[in-house]
Formats: sequence, structure tokens, C-alpha cells
Amino acid sequence: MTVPPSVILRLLGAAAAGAAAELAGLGLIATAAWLITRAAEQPPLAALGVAIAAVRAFATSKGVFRYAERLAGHDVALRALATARERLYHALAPARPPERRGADLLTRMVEDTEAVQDLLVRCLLPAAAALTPAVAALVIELVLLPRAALALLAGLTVAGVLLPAASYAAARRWGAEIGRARAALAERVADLVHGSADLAAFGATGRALAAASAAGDRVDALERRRARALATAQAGGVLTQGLTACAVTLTAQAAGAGTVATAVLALTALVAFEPVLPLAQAAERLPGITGALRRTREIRRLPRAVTEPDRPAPLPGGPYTVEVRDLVVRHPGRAPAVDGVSLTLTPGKRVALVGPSGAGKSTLLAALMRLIEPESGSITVNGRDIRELRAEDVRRVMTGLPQDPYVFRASVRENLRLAAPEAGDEELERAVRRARLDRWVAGVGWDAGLGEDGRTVSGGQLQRLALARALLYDPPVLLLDEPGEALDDATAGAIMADVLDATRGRTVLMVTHRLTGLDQVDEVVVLDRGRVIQRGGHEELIRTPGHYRDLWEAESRAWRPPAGQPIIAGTGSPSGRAAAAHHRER
Ligand SMILES: Nc1ncnc2c1ncn2[C@@H]1O[C@H](COP(=O)(O)OP(=O)(O)OP(=O)(O)O)[C@@H](O)[C@H]1O
Repeated sequence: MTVPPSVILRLLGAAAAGAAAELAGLGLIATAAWLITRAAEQPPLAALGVAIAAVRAFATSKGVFRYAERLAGHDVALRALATARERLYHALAPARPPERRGADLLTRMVEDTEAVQDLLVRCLLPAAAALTPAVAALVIELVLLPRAALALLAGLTVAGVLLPAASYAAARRWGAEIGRARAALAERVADLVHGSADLAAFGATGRALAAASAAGDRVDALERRRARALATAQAGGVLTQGLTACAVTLTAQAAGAGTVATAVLALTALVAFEPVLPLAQAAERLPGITGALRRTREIRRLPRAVTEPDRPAPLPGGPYTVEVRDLVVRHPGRAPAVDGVSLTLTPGKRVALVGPSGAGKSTLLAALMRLIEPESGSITVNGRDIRELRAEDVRRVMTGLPQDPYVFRASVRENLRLAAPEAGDEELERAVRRARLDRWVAGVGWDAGLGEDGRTVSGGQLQRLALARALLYDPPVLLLDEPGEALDDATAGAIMADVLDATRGRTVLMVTHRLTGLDQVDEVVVLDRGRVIQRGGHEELIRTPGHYRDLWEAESRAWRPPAGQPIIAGTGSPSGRAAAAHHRER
């Protein structure tokens, strides 16, 4: 990581101001000690004039320098923090392999980046500030009485080097254990929060609470041990300070130094420890800080899911034809998820992608959205390979409904405007009408707040909201991943009917488990284990023995009208049933 020169300059400025404040403190005590002891000898006032002025100057400048140090130090730390956060956002924004986007990322985003600030304000600057007065005090003692300087050097080495090293070692040891214990506690708490309904349903809340509280107790016990180690180091520092001051006083008296010199030597020694004592605490923080910095570095270095071209080609103009040729896509360490697939999407063509779970449908869509790098084969847009285009440009042409749509913690309006920030009310209303969400929106209101993970909306509403978003974005090539995913038959059927209705005349590639309504699409591609095993029109495929016909027959058999509900006209065929299901939902 390269540190910009402006940051280095600011850091040096803060360190210089800190050192100047400590020096002024040292000067203040040394001159005050001289002044008090000399005044006791009742000399003429003129003999004390310079010292009085010096005390005033040191006292005032100490405050000014301290203020300057805090201002400059926090300024540089907050700037560094902002830069670190920005870098992390930039590192996170491009698509990453999904398994690297765990929940601990949130902790890293919030807590670990703060380590940058701690490193500067709590470790580096105090260490830099402590060094100058220690050296100055040693020089003063050396000039006045070399033997006293020796005692001071020994004391400062203990308080400034040995004790911080000991508290660093203790923090490393306990820190690693505390980290593991905290992770265990976080897991327990996450289970309590996210699994509260399941725990209550199976009478397991008490057990889960007991496990969480045991994990909490373990963290507390380890924290206490670490705190004890730090307190011992800090007490050791203060003891060393007192012993050194005594040693310096005794040495001065033994050497026959006068009262004034003894007072100056003892107080100078005492004050030289002031900036050195906090180093034990700074060292105790260091392992946590370096660990946090290492973790954020790991995040920044995560490989990107796709490589951006060095010199991206300009996006060709529409209308767009997308050609997929012999595409092979593999998740790391696995057999190919997409294995030699070819298909063509000409303008206005609607293609349905069908196949059992794990067939590679979502992976194909991810490759089209440039979220995953193909191993071989090609995807072209109007003849231009998408690897030559910016991923952002590719998604300007083809994108849509992802497999697990996300509802942001924002209003209904803002959730939709994600896809079209400039969209006016009329456009929003048109999109929700087309996604058949208008009644729901009219009920809850445009400003209704939606919650984390979309828990405030039902599965069907979530899918429709995501569909409205995709329609609002209006990409030239619309990719829809399971619009009816994880919904009951009736809702999924209704959503499919609406999707087919809303996408008439558009270029669409749609992944679906439901075959009802696919008589309306231009081509059905059946995937199994990454390969195309069947393709053609719906009518043709249900006449041909094979996977599609089996699926169709299973879907037809599975549907039964709810008890007590008459079979209404037109519901005998699967498409008629979808219409009936749709009717029921609305
Ligand atoms: N992130 C991943 N890492 C490793 N393997 C993956 C990953 N995502 C998918 N796979 C594997 O790739 C294969 C294809 O998965 P994909 O999600 O594309 O199938 P799918 O047809 O969309 O399935 P479904 O209908 O259940 O969504 C599966 O074997 C799956 O286990």
C-alpha cells in the first residue's frame, strides 16, 4: 500500500506537534523545579525573571502544541480512515466469488477499518511523541549528572521497551483466544436472532440462551485475563517511574549535587516517564490493530470474479443479438456447471431455460451478466465478445431478475428507484402495474419502509417487486432467474403468467421450473448437468419423449384444485390453470 506524500507530511506535522508538547511539558517541570527551589533561597527577583517567563512560555506553548497535535493527528487519522473505507468499498463493489462474501464482511467493513485510526492515533503518534522528551531528559541528566542519566536510561528502557513488549506478547496470546471466543459468541447470537422462530417452535430457546451465555462467560473470562495483564504492565510502569525518580534523587545526593540540581534532576526524570507510560497500552492494542489491518488487506486482495479488459471496447449500438457459443463455465474445483452450451437471442426473441436443480441455469445467467468468468467458449453482443467490454456495459445490455432478489432497507419507492434513479411517479406506477404489484403498493403506500432481507414482504411480493425493478431498468436483453422461485404453485403460476404478459415483444432469457405458459415463448432450452439435452418449441417438446415431456406430465399431474373449489371453465389445461391461479391470487 503506498502512502500519499500529503498523508506523510500531515503525520510528521502531528508527530512534531506531539513531541513539541511533550518537550514543553518537560521544560515546564524542569524550569518550575528550578524556580521553586531557587526561590526558596530568596535571591533577588531579577535572578528569577527569565525562569518565570520561561515557565509561562512553556505552560502556554504546551497547550497550543497539544491542541495542534490532536487536531493534526485526528485529521490525518480520519482522512486515512475515509481512504481505507473507500478502498474497501471499491474492492467489494465488483462481483466476487460468492463464497467470499460471508457475514463477517460486515464486521470488517465497520470495525476493522477503524484499526487504521487506532494505529495512527493510539500507537504511532504516542510512540513518536514519547521518544523526543525521553531523549531530551536523558541529555539534561547527562549534562547535569551522567550517573543519574544512567538510572533514567534503565528506568525508561523498562517502562518504554520491556513492559510494552510484555503487554504486546500477552495481548497476542489472549487476543487470539478472545478472537475465537468472540466468533463463537457471535455465531450463538446470530442463531438466537435469526433462528428465534425455529428455536421457539421446538422449545430450544432455553438451550440456545444457555449456550450463548456460556460463550459470553468465556469471552468475559478471557477479557479479564487480558485486562489483568495490561493492568500489571501499567502498574509496573508507574512503579518503575517512582523507583527511577528515587534512584536519581539518591544518586544526585550521593554525588553532592545541590538542592536546585537535585530537584531539577528528579522532576525531569519523573516527567520523562509521562509520555512513555501509555506505551504499554498502545502495545497491547497493536496485535488487534495489525490483525484488523491484515483482514482488510485480505478483502482488498480477493480475486475478482471477472477480469476487466485493460482497454475496454465501446459498447455496440442496439438492437442487440446475443450469441452464446460452446460456453463452458466452471465453479472453482467443480465439474463444469455449464458445459458447451450454445444459444442465440435475437431481438424480440423469448427463450426459456428449463432443467433440474443444479443443471447450470443460474450459472449461465451469471456468465451473461458478467458475474462469473467462462472457462471457454464465448458470449458475444452484436459480434463483440463481452470479455472485451466493461462488465458495467455488459449489464447495461443484459440484466434483470437475479436468483435471490434483495429488498433494501428503504421505502417501496426507493427500492424501485434503485433501477432507475430518475424515474418519475408515472414510470414507477407503470412498472408496478406491469408486475401486478399495484394493489399491494396502493395498500401499503409508496413510502412504506421495507425491511432487512425483505422480511416485511411476502415471497410473491418480493418477486414482483424485483420484477418491477427489472422492468423499470428496462435492459435491451432481459434475464429472469426463476420469477416463481420458492413460491407456492398458485403464486408461482400467477407470476409466470404476468411475466409472460409483461415481456411480450422483448428479448428475454428466462430460467423457470414451471412449464405452464411456455407455449408463448419462442424456444425452450432444456439443460441437464450443464449440457443442452433438448431444445425446441413447447408443443414440439411435449410431443417428443424425453425430459421435457416427463416434466410437463409431472406438472400436469401435480395440480389439483383446492378442496371445495369447482374446476372453472378453462382450467383444464395448464395455461388455463395458471390463469385461474393468477385470478385467485389477485
Ligand atoms: N458458488 C458456487 N460455488 C461452487 N459451485 C457452485 C456455485 N454455484 C453453483 N454451483 C454448482 O454449479 C452447479 C450449477 O448450479 P446452478 O445454480 O447454476 O444450477 P441451477 O440449474 O440454477 O439450479 P437451481 O435450479 O437449483 O437454481 C451445481 O452443481 C452447483 O452446486
